[in-house]
Amino acid sequence: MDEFSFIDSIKPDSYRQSSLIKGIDDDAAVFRQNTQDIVTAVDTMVDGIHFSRETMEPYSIGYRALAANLSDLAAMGAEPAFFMVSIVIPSDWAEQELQEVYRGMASLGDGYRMDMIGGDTVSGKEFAISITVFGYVERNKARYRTAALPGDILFVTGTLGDSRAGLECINKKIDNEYLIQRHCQPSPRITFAEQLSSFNRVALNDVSDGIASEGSEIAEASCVDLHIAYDSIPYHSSIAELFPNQYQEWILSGGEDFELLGTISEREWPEVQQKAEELNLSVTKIGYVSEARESKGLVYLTMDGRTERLEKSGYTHLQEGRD
Ligand SMILES: Nc1ncnc2c1ncn2[C@@H]1O[C@H](COP(=O)(O)OP(=O)(O)O)[C@@H](O)[C@H]1O
Ligand SMILES: Cc1ncc(C[n+]2csc(CCOP(=O)(O)OP(=O)(O)O)c2C)c(N)n1
Ligand SMILES: [Mg+2]
Ligand SMILES: [Mg+2]
Ligand SMILES: [Mg+2]
Repeated sequence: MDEFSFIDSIKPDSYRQSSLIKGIDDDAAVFRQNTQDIVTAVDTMVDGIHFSRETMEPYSIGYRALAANLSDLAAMGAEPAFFMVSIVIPSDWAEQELQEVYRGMASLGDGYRMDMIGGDTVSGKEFAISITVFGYVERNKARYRTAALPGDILFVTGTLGDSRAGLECINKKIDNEYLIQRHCQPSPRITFAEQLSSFNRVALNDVSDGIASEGSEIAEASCVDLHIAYDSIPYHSSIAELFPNQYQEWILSGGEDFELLGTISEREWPEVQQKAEELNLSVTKIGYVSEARESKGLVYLTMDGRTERLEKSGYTHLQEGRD
């Protein structure tokens, strides 16, 4: 059993609430409230899995935990509003450190005028933080993984592989402020996703496991094939300089960049580029969408003139050989 088959096994066959629009199966769930839709998601970070207390400041642990959740709201095109925080606290954590975790969350949440409206506190063996976020999206404007159509452009924001490289810098004590910052305090692409609200149809997914994985999620959910040109994938020059033997894999499956992977019609693509430019954010066409050749949507990668299937390869919890 891995994480994905576990989620499949506990997925309800049907939902009872008529206000529910999207349950399990996307970056966040959506339900309808009068004219607006409400979007909610939860993500958890555990010491030793998502960060190490030895190498990450409590401030960044809080900042990053909220950023990962806001990234799911961004992937739905939602405007952040509220969050709730559940923490498991081991006995060797000082109150001052916990205050720092909350200061990190506030520093990101304040920028979006978010309110913290509750949570839960328990003691336990490993530090863990679980955040539930709530946001609003205009009716029928939530951005689902199911929305990709043949002929679309496949794009990604920012650069990929930075977070994994940043983690390596931390572990190997390599002093690269940019990469370490990208790992410790990632920027969820909320404003960019909101700027796309004028478009009727956009598919979005945020990059937590790596585009090999999130690409497959879009391909499967939309029943389309995605074609990625390796050479067009954007990355920061320092990752190639520092990690020449690893960066190529990290671009595809390093994960935790919290960038957005999306598709949009070719006609609207120039407008997407313009909106990104206005925000000083880079957005790059990395491929295109076609009809699925097989019964299930797949991702293909072209590299050095050869095209091969790109398998899901990011971080999967509950895998054999991994705790
Ligand atoms: N333990 C669980 N119980 C119920 N639903 C879950 C559980 N774990 C994940 N899900 C749901 O499965 C879907 C995929 O989750 P996940 O891969 O964590 O998404 P993301 O990468 O966007 O955070 C989401 O709809 C999520 O809410
Ligand atoms: C100490 C440490 N080891 C390994 C990693 C790498 N890592 C841990 S979880 C993860 C994937 C993202 O986390 P997940 O819980 O799958 O987030 P979700 O897909 O639910 O958004 C990655 C790349 C890390 N960030 N820190
Ligand atoms: Mg997500
Ligand atoms: Mg998740
Ligand atoms: Mg994951």
